[in-house]
Amino acid sequence: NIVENNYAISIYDMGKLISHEHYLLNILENFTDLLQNKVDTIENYLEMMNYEEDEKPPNNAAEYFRLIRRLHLDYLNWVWYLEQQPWEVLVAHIIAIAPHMPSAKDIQEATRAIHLIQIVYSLPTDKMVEGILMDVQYNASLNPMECYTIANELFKDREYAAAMEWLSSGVDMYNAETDKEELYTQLGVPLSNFYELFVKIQDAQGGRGYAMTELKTAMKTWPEQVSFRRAHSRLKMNIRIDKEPNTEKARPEFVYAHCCTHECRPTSKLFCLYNSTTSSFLRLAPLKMELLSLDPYVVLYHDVVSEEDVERIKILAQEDLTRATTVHEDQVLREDPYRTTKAKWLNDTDEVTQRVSRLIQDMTNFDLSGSDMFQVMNYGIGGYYGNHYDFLRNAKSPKNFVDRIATTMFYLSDVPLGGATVFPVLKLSVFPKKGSALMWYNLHHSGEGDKRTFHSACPTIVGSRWVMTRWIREIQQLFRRPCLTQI
Ligand SMILES: O=C(O)CCC(=O)C(=O)O
Ligand SMILES: [Fe+2]
Repeated sequence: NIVENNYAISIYDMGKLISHEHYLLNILENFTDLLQNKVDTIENYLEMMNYEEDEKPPNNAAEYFRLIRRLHLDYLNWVWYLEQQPWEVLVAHIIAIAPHMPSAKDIQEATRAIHLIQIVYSLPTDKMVEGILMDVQYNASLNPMECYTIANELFKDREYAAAMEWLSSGVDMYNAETDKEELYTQLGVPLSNFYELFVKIQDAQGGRGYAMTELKTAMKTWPEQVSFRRAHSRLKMNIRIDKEPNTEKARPEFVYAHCCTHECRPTSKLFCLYNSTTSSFLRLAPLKMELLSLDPYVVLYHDVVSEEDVERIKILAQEDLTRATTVHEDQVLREDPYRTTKAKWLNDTDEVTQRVSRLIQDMTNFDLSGSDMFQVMNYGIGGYYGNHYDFLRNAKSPKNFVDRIATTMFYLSDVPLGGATVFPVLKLSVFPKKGSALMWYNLHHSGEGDKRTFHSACPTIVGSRWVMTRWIREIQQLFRRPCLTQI
């Protein structure tokens, strides 16, 4: 019974894996203890026997008696002892947690995340291998097995050039650590795997001459390896029929890198002020607000949610986060490779969400009745949300007033590296700051979606990114939206 845990798309959920790993290591430690006990017992026996090759044969009655006794009884007991495997129960423990382990899909998504981070933030492979992310050294260097897995997944995604870089970094390290070869082989990554993958990548890219040379060397080194012989036949056939290499990318490239690395502001003429006017309450407690764009209207509110409320919201959401979906062309909600985050909907029944709702009304003067619930999100490894609009393209007639007139988005965590919210058309980006909130209008006055509000979340490199959004519906706001210059 395989459970789809979708670990790779939520840093919070991945916390559970840390305890699974401790559990597994504990089992392995118990195993070494049990094994050590056996070794000690056997060594004791050998010592007691004081066994030496050149020992004199027995020559008296007592010694012959002992020999008879030992070989009548001890040898059977040793058979029994060697057959006993007290670690079988440990194996059962490991199998019992198997459904909670990450799946092949997690590997795929985690690898795609690493690759996306590389592209968006221009991180060279050799630096990432050393654990250097955006010029900062992290405790994150990667070993040859990890490089191999990344290369293999990128190969499947037809990202051949990137796959080759990871593969060669992996081989170089493997060759430098010959003492680990047995361990890596035991863990399923013998050196021959690297050669096999090299051949596959070169073949797919059309570098068949290289592939053949390398394959011939590999066949000499591992003459008994059947997979090489199979690869050899396949390669010879591809050369003979001159098969076209397939270099088409499995996934389109990602676009908007610049504003993910630099804070982009559309104009320096805008300003910060205290908002004390949208509601009468604000006369007593004005909100710190930064105007980011007038048209479309985008504002950033600083320090509007307290530390305690932020933590409380996360606690309300964190235990049943599920994979976020998006509305597709056919109006069906589906899993989306361009949205790697988990989410939980929260309604207004809790004191803290009620408080935030009042805050939104103060910030926007909008009426929240009939608006969507809060959506709390926790992003995953390199978690991101590709370019999208928040208005609903299926609200075909702008006259039905059901569309999302505005979005309010609260940052529930700081993100030490990466994770900006970007509006590529406006050339605007906002870096998360715990307790601040971003608000923008999605619609023109006509009710038509404003395409300039195209936006996305850049991949997170360091930290666990939490945000909460609330979309406000249009219909309740007929008499509330401030009148701007044109309709
Ligand atoms: O996480 C972000 O910065 C953007 C989230 C977003 O655009 C959305 O949930 O609609
Ligand atoms: Fe959005």
